[in-house]
Amino acid sequence: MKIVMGNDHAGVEFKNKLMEELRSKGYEIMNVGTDTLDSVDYPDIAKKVSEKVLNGEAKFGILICGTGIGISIAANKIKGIRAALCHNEYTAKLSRLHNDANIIALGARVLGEDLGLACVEAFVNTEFEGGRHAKRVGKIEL
Ligand SMILES: O=C(CO)[C@H](O)[C@H](O)[C@H](O)COP(=O)(O)O
Repeated sequence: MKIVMGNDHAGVEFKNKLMEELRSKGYEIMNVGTDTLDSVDYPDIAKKVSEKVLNGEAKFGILICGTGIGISIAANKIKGIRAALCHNEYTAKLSRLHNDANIIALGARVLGEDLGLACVEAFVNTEFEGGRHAKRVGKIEL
């Protein structure tokens, strides 16, 4: 499965750990985030990841900033993106089941790396349930 990851300066270490774990599990990871601690602006990263999800280069996106808040707000301004800010496996799973989220956003200053990985695995391994949720997701479209 192809996944695109992006992060600002607050998420470099968190991204690296997650990327290493995901690659070791066989996921194909594209990294479009920053790799240094020099300050960058999360909306630019949200845009890069969103473009790769929307053009089909990746099935899902992972966005990481300090809290996950700014980067998820930015991504959700882009048509076709449903970015879910998740803090545990339950919200990660439900964001796929009910909301058909195509990007998971995580806070590197909020979550431990193990919990971050558990969230990502719950996210990418859950299918959208459709049914009543499809009508609701349709009403979200920008
Ligand atoms: O946008 C955010 C908060 O909603 C992210 O957590 C950013 O990573 C954070 O604002 C960056 O803060 P910094 O003081 O510039 O490192």
